[in-house]
Amino acid sequence: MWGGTSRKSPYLSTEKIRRFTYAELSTITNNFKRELGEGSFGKVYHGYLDDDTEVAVKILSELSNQGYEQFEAEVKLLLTVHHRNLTTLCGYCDEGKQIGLVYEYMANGNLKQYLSDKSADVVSWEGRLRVAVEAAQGLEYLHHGCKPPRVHRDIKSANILLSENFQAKIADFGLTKSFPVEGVTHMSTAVAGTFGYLDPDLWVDSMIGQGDIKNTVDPRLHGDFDISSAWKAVEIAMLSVSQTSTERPTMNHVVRELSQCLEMEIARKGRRGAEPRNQHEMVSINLGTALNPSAR
Ligand SMILES: Nc1ncnc2c1ncn2[C@@H]1O[C@H](COP(=O)(O)OP(=O)(O)OP(=O)(O)O)[C@@H](O)[C@H]1O
Repeated sequence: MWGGTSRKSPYLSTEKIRRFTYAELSTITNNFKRELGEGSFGKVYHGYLDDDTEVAVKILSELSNQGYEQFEAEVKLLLTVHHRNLTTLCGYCDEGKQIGLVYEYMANGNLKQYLSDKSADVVSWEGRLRVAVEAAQGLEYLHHGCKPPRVHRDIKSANILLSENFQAKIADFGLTKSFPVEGVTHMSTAVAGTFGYLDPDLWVDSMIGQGDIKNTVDPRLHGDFDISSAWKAVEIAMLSVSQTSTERPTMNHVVRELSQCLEMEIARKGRRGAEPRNQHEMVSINLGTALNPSAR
């Protein structure tokens, strides 16, 4: 139960976030009919609130080892930080052993699923850069726009959710920690994250060492991307995974660089002339906000 033994949740005072009974969660999800997926905390179900808002309902499994602590950390964080590129919490359930979280529904699931789904449309280079810029903006807000600053500690493609119009939002804040205002480079924190998760920089390093950008980028794009934009994106990605924290760029810098990659790709398409645009390319992004993290 949230925050210890008291029945009165500390989150009840928050007006924006609704408290649901387990029976209400059952109604919202039509008796837990449609499963969206399952994570280490338990299952996630599709549902509708009274006003027809589409939601995803995460139910904490009694078998979950991580349990209440991370659920609680997630609720605490989402009560205090708000940004268009962070997942939105609509409510929670705290009824004895029945613990649940209600989120805004993200129709295109997580980025990992989407990119590996052979039946999904191939996301263009521009679409991928938009997702990268938006995810980076979410992190930029956590690092530079919040007081105290926060580090997520479990960033991976499975924790980036995509809305119906492919807006990217960072999810899973159970491991998020505050760090001193001096900056992320001075922070020391216990190792966290997903066990067994390996960034793809192992093989990328050898490809770019050979000057081979075309074979580094997803072959499904058939070379349809601006080469300089791809080089720049790979360079910033490789810098971001430097072993030494002082060599890693700040998120302000990452957002700036990725926004430039996006501009380069848009300019290439402009030069190429008007061609049919797919839905991923139609998603609008406000580049003006990229340098100026702000709450939604
Ligand atoms: N708001 C949401 N809208 C739509 N689908 C969601 C939403 N939140 C989670 N999901 C889906 O539910 C599944 C489980 O999500 P969950 O966050 O519990 O676990 P995970 O992040 O995949 O794994 P872990 O918790 O182990 O890191 C994922 O496939 C995810 O795409």
